[in-house]
Formats: sequence, structure tokens, C-alpha cells
Amino acid sequence: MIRKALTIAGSDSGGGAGIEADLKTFSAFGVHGLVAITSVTAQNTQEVRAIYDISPEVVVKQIEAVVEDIGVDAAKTGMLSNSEIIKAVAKTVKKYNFPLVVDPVMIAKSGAPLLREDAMETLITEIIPHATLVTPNRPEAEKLSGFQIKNVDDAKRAAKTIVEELGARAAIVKGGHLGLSEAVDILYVNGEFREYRAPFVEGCTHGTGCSFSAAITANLAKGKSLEEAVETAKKFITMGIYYGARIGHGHCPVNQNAWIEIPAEKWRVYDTLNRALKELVSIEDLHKYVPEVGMNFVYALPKLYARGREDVAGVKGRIVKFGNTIKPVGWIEFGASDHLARAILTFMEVFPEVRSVLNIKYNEELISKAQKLGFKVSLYNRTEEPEEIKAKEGGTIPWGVRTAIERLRDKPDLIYHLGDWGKEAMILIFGETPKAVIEKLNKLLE
Ligand SMILES: Cc1ncc(COP(=O)(O)OP(=O)(O)O)c(N)n1
Ligand SMILES: Cc1nc(C(=O)O)sc1CCOP(=O)(O)O
Repeated sequence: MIRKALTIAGSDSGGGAGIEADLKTFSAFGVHGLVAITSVTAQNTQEVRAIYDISPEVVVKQIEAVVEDIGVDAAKTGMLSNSEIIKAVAKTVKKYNFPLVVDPVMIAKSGAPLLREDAMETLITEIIPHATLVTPNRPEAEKLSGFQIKNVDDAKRAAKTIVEELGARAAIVKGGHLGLSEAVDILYVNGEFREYRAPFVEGCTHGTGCSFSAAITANLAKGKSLEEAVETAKKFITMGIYYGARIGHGHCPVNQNAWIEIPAEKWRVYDTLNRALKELVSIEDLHKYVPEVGMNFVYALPKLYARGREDVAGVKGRIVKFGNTIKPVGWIEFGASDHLARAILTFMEVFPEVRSVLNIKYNEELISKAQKLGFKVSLYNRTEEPEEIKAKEGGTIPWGVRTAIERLRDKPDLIYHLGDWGKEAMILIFGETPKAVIEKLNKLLE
């Protein structure tokens, strides 16, 4: 059975916040999204250019239409814009008994007011008392509680005030604006406080409030407890900020897709590399090209998600010579490669579409054959490596790959080096996919 979540909120034409963020979040959790649009904003990552409020009657009709036919497992409010809309929404949601998450949207990240000044009191008296949970950030919590929040104790006092004085069932005061090294959110529910902590990550923050409250709503719709819903939403939003969508010229938006795209891409990368590895193992005479240090074959997540070694899949323990064949020592795992992971991540800085690489033993004939075949071949000379890079652990390969790309002024298919004292000469074969790498290898060995 698919669960249904309703968002009663404004539209952001930039797709970063508002109902657009809510719907993407609902989808990320596999929940069917329903909408009651309160206001249409002409907005981008830099500014809000216009606001057009929908009539309260039409807002109510949207809510009733979906509740009466489809049903709502949980709902949230976002931008409610004016007193008339707030009163109409409050009167309508009162008729139903779904959990209601209230994101008390007041000001957009760009600084534009999204709630009329004279509507604040109506929000406090009409909507907050119906809330299962209120999700203010620091400035919003200050407006609701009436005092300044400078630290975690103030945040606790504000959450308690919103529950005990304004009548919400629970409140979570978000710590993203508290200026701490960690983002600490304070939940007050059933007379108790709970803290939710996450590292304060750099990234994209437009739409964080909307996406966080939508994630809680989606999880409530799925029948999770409030505490579980908040815990999941915290992980979701941290990931969405970190892997933010770098678009526009202002505050870039949260990437709600990261939540499902990363696990999906991890599976694709694993499966694709696994199939290619089986093909690699069956290549005749390849054992002759296995270096002394072993061979590895890696495939990275798409550029947006490939931040470090853990985002590159490779063969644990490498691939070794085994009689007249080759043999993977272990399974394919993310984080299994060190050298090739650094090589591919560096290559992707310049050519993000090239995500796979394999290393084989250096062979002069193979290099001339590659050149005859029209492959783009480049090299780096380990003896030319600057001392300061040599001194840095793990610096050689990134320097070498950058040097080889700069030398060729083009996208290499192969990069080789002739080794150094104690370092084996090596050829790296690059490709967009593991299959592309194998095709190049097969041509070389034909
Ligand atoms: C239409 C609309 N609704 C809400 C907001 C505010 O969203 P929020 O998630 O708080 O994100 P920021 O604006 O603070 O980035 C909005 N901008 N537009
Ligand atoms: C040890 C080694 N050095 C290489 C080089 O190109 O200099 S390739 C290589 C083998 C692969 O290592 P991993 O499993 O850490 O990716």
C-alpha cells in the first residue's frame, strides 16, 4: 500500500523550496505526494520576484478534494502567506485527524518575507495549536517564543514554550543557525527533550526547512514514530545539503535525490563492475600483464557523488596472477582501492564522464600499439615529481594524472609512467565505464 502525504504550501519556481521541495522529498521516501498550493512565487536561488496568493477558498477546495478521495496519512504546512489562508487552512485541517507538521515559514533564504507581518499572530493562535510538530529554525523560534536564542539551553526553552504555551504537541528547534560546529536540533515531546546531532556540513541550503519538515511528514505517513521520523529526516537533510545541487547564482538548493540516487548508483556501479570483472578474468594471456604489485579495476560513482575513496568501487586485495590466468583476491567493495581510486578521482576533476580505470604492467610494445591504434596516450615521469608533492602521502598519482592530462591537452585513453626507485612502471587504461576499459584492453591485446 502506498502512503500519501499532503503539503499545504507555496510554489517556488526555482524548484528549490516550497511544494517542489516537498514533493521531491515525498518521492525520495516512496510516498505519494498531494498538494494544496497557497501561493505562487516567482523565485530563483537569488530572490523572490513576485508573490501571488491563491484565494483561501481554492486552498480549502484543494485540501478537501484530495482528503475526500485519496486520503491523507500525514500533512505539512509551509508558506501560508496571509491571515485568511491560515484561518481557512486551520478550519479545514481541524475536520480531519491526520498528523500535521507545521514548518512556520516566515522569510526565504534570500531575505524575502513569505508571511505577512500581520499574519504572525494568526499563525500562532490558529495553526500552531493543531500541530503534531512545529519545526522552526532559530529566527522562527525566536518569533514564536518571543525571546532570543543564543545557545542550546535557549533552544530548549523555546521548544518547551511552543509546546506548553502555544499548544503544539511537539516542537523541534533546528540548530543550523546556532553557529555551533555541529548542527544540533532540540526536540521537545511528551515533556522530554531529545537532541539530534549531525556534523555541520558545507553545501547547499536553499529549501532545507521545507525538505526537513517534508521528510518528517513522509515518515509519519509511513507510520514511523515522531522520534524515528526526525532521526531519518536529520540524516536525509544532512545528505541533501552535502550533495547539494550546484545550480543558480545564489543559495543553491538541497538535493533530495541524493537519498535514493546514491544507493541506486552504488548498486549500478557494483553490478556493472562485477560483470566487467568476469569478462576481464576470461581474457586470454592477461596474466602476462599483471604487475608485481597486482592489478585493480575500479569504477566511481557519478561525479556529484564521487568525493573520496569510499565512493569508488574496486577489488579488495587486488587481482593477481594465478597460473596462466588471473584471479580477484577478494570481492568488489567501495573503498577497496587506494592508488586507482586517487587516479580516477583526479581524472574526473577534468573529465567527469570518465569513471573507470584498470592498471596493467608497463610494456613498451603495448604503448606503441596503442599509439598506432589511435589511442590518446600520455605519461608522467616520477623523477620529475616536485619534492613537496613527494613528501605528501598519496600525492604522486594525483600529480601524475594531472601532469599527463596537461601534457596531452586532451583526454587520455592511457597514462603510463616508467617507475622510479622501488616503484614499478605502470600503464593505466581509462574509460567512461568498465566495459569501455575492457574494449580498449582487448584492442591492445588483439
Ligand atoms: C514557496 C516557498 N516556500 C518556503 C520557502 C522557504 O523555504 P526554506 O526551506 O525555509 O528555505 P529557504 O528559503 O530558507 O532557503 C521558500 N523560499 N519558498
Ligand atoms: C600499487 C599500485 N600503484 C599503481 C600506480 O599506478 O602507480 S597502480 C597500483 C595497483 C592498484 O592499487 P590499488 O588497489 O590501491 O588501487
